[in-house]
Amino acid sequence: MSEYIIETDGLTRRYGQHVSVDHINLRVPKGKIYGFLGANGAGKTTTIRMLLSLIRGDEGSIRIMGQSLQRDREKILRNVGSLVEGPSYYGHLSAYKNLKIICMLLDLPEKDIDEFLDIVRLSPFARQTVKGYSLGMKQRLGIAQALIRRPKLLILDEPMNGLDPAGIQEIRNLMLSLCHQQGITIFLSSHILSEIQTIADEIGIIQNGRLIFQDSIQELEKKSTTRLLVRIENQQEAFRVLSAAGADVVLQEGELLISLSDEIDQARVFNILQSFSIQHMQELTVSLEDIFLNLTGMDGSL
Ligand SMILES: Nc1ncnc2c1ncn2[C@@H]1O[C@H](COP(=O)(O)OP(=O)(O)OP(=O)(O)O)[C@@H](O)[C@H]1O
Repeated sequence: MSEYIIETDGLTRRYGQHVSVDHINLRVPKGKIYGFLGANGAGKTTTIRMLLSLIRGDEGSIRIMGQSLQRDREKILRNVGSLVEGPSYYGHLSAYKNLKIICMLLDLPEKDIDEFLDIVRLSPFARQTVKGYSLGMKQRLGIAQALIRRPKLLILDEPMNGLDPAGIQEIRNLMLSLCHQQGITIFLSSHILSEIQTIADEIGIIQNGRLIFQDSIQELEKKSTTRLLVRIENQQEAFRVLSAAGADVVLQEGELLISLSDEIDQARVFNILQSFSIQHMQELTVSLEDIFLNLTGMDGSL
């Protein structure tokens, strides 16, 4: 059995001449939170719509839970909960009644409703009409609607969009408990790295339809390097000595910028430069946001 709950191979979708999703090979590990990051228009929703079989791909294949989506669509989707482009609900009905309708439609037991209202922390408001809910509460109702069929996989398109910091934190906590306590794999998209950075185990970054990064958050963090900015007399000679010692160093605007590594750490730099007169030294840590800048050529908010 594959360790991946979602696997796509060469998945592609075009709109006219425009390639919205360009041969992407998603690998979403079971039991993890996968953050699918990309700027507006990068191809996140198109990908998600294909994963949910709402639209067809032009090329490539999708396997979910080890089965071909093309072949076993209904069987697979019974085990997938989703929230795409905002929740849909009857505003004049309560959260309880909204969930009751879904139970009736899907032939699910009504007795489970309270449990799910509790999971998404809507129990105190369960009998109030949804139109009076905050955006975060509506979003949590949408998640309860997705959960009520007890899915193994939850696919959420920008579930934190438009929420205030408290609402974002609520959704984050909910994602963590669903994944860790209920063992549900979560695939969620976002255009803001910081929204999902603290909860995602695995990150995929899509840009112009292409998957430009896919690995664990630790691997992404490994790309972050600490650099030393050094102002020094006789920079040309210092540059030469450092380079000869194997340091990754650049000379810019009269200062040396040295990328630290296991071999060339701060102590080693001091050692190499001991015969030089150092005027100023500053440690610069490259944040995850900076890594995004490097990967995508954009700022941290994709
Ligand atoms: N139905 C459609 N017809 C034509 N072009 C489309 C259609 N749906 C998406 N596109 C195009 O495909 C590209 C990817 O769009 P998509 O909605 O997947 O991006 P996204 O990453 O989800 O962005 P957003 O966060 O803005 O929804 C965009 O250039 C978009 O204009």
